[in-house]
Amino acid sequence: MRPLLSWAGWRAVLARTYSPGPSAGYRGASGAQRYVRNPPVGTCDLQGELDRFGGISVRLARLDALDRLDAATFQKGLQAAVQQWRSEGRTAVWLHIPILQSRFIAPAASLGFCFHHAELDSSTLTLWLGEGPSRLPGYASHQVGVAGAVFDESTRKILVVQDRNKLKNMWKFPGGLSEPGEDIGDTAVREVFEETGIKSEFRSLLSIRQQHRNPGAFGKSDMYIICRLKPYSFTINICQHECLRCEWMDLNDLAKTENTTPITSRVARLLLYGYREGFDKIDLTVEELPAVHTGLFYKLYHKELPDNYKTMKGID
Ligand SMILES: NC(=O)C1=CN([C@@H]2O[C@H](COP(=O)(O)OP(=O)(O)OC[C@H]3O[C@@H](n4cnc5c(N)ncnc54)[C@H](O)[C@@H]3O)[C@@H](O)[C@H]2O)C=CC1
Ligand SMILES: [Mg+2]
Repeated sequence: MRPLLSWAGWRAVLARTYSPGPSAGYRGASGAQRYVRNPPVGTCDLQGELDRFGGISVRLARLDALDRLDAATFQKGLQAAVQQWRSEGRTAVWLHIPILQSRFIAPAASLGFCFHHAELDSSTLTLWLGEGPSRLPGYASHQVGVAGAVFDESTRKILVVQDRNKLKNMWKFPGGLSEPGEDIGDTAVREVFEETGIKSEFRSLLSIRQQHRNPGAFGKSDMYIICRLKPYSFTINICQHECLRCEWMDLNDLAKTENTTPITSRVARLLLYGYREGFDKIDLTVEELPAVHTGLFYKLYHKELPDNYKTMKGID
């Protein structure tokens, strides 16, 4: 086993590893992402990146010899670094800690750092250095669940399931949690297929429910979105893990039954209205637009907008 480095040794390692070349270091306000200049050895050696809000981001995974640094030595170095950043007028510190280096969490917390969020293999702590209360944005506030109301217009049948593992069995639409980076419509199509074996395609977004302090969302808020889907296969192949029953039900029956959840009942009635009066009355359709950030796109959902209004051609 390699010996732990002393504070002096650790300082030397960092100085060797991160000493900026002639062009490195703080580059002034025009630089997109800037490294903060290493201060003279002996004052502070934790190097971070400056963000556009004046905060410093320190990624411990980028530091060599981290496995040989003990918690007390780290605390001393971090305390000196924070003092330095405060004197330079930095607004905040973001400290990214790999899960295997979690022994550095307690020393950071003792200096006032708090958890911002954790992912699978790392946690991020923050310390506000600016004036007044922290203006740092919080982490994700909602989980997103998506259900598919798979409606066959030719037979007026709608696909419904009853969950296994529920105290009370009620009819509902198949659905589940959205995965990171997944489009809403893709979640609905995927979940419907996984739970019922039915293949379908996205048509529109029908409703959004927001519920706070949801027990199934680890105390966070829950956003539950219901999409209208069009089926293109009809043979049910139920997921035994999650579903107890699944069937094609007449839409009128679902709209009238008491054996369903309030949200399912309301959306069944909405669908019935759309089926009779035209889906344009209830649909929020989707369009992909370019984001301001180069190369990125997003999905925008809204009621149908005539082309001349989209282009404003011939509109006063
Ligand atoms: N009003 C309604 O009709 C209902 C709406 N929802 C909404 O649907 C979304 C979630 O859909 P789900 O079908 O629940 O998600 P999902 O389809 O992604 O399935 C979740 C899976 O995780 C499993 N699971 C959940 N908690 C677990 C735990 N603690 N330990 C082990 N396994 C666990 C479940 O058994 C299930 O297999 C949420 O947005 C929720 O609010 C859910 C039920 C009814
Ligand atoms: Mg589900």
